[in-house]
Amino acid sequence: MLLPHLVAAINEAKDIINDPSTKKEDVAQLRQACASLGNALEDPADRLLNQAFQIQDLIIARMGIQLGVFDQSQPIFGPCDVADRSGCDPALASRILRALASLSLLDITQEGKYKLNKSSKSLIDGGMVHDCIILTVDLALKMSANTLAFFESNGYHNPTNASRGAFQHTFETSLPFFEWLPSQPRLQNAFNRFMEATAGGVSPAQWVEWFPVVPKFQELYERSQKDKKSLTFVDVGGGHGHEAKAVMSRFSHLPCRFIVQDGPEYVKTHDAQLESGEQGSLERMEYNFFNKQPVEHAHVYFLGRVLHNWPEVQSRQILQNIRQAMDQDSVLLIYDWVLSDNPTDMTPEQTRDDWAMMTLFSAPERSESGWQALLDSASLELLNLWTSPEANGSRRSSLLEVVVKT
Ligand SMILES: C[S@@+](CC[C@H](N)C(=O)[O-])C[C@H]1O[C@@H](n2cnc3c(N)ncnc32)[C@H](O)[C@@H]1O
Repeated sequence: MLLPHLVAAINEAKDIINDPSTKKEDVAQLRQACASLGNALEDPADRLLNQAFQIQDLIIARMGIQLGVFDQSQPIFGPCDVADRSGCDPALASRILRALASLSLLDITQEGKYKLNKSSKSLIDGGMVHDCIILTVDLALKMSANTLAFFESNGYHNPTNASRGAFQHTFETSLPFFEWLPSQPRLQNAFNRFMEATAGGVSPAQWVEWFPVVPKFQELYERSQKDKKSLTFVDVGGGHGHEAKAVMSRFSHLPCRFIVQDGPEYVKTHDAQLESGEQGSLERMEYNFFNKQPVEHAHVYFLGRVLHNWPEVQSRQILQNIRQAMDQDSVLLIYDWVLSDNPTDMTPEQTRDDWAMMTLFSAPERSESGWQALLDSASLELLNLWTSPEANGSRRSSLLEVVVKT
């Protein structure tokens, strides 16, 4: 294809993606093609240079959030309105609004005032981008800036101690991240909502689309009937239970007991709340997964995006506690990332995930052989590895189907 035609086709693509009849999968494919074209057009060193200059964008957005710019009830507003509401100097408010508009996060009216646009709506309190900006600026950027100093202080050792990593060095604590988080309500809120919004990449329990949940659960259900036990699904470290709820709705034709286990702050927010589906019920249970698993012989134990938050020692302990509660018929489903063992397959997104796990948790993203070794050390066996047919960026989520090693 001649270059002018290619340029015309790319320009036309803008109209196609705004057309409501365009399929989500086609847009995802287009996004991937554009990303790879972008990579071919831009030298990686130039990209790094651009990123270095763009770091301010995040801080500007964070300032906008802090001053409540995106939560305006006034349709049209100016620096004095922001200053009145937030106590910010009007001259500073003026610079922030101008900066947000230059990033297209606000629109400017003909009178030189400001108004929210489609993008600014994602930055409203409770929006996914809003939470991501808070987590990035208040947590990740602080930690990233301190990572070098941490490695200088630890003699450049690969971090494997959940209580002594870049995170602890930055926030001057000896607590692992999840024990520290409840003391930071703003971050805890943003984290919970972000986890909920990003479960499965696009929607909670996206794995039920490509894991044969109905026949598998049917088989387990029939077994439970023979044993005269009710079918039980335990979501260990399940947060607000979005994964369990999504499975519950998919599985509403069979009676099943869904138990969501997590720390007290999760159980408290749902205290005395029993969510009932057509057939199933969802129970909240306060449980620390480093202790003995209280629900024994459940049919399904589920660990969604938990183990990549922990180094080997703690991951093994979590698995062993589940292993001890499992019987020969129990299945453990682990929903997590699985990297390739071949370094040439590693994508920038996977690298960023791995780096984030290292700095925040002193933990790794694991390759298939890494998972095999971890499961083996907890006397568990990988029965099947299911992988999402749809890529989320340049990575695919996986579901490890695990049984007790015989
Ligand atoms: C990354 S989030 C994943 C949440 C959910 N499974 C998902 O996929 O969205 C990790 C979860 O583990 C929980 N967690 C951390 N330490 C825990 C512990 N010691 N016992 C139980 N849950 C814990 C956290 O509170 C959080 O909800």
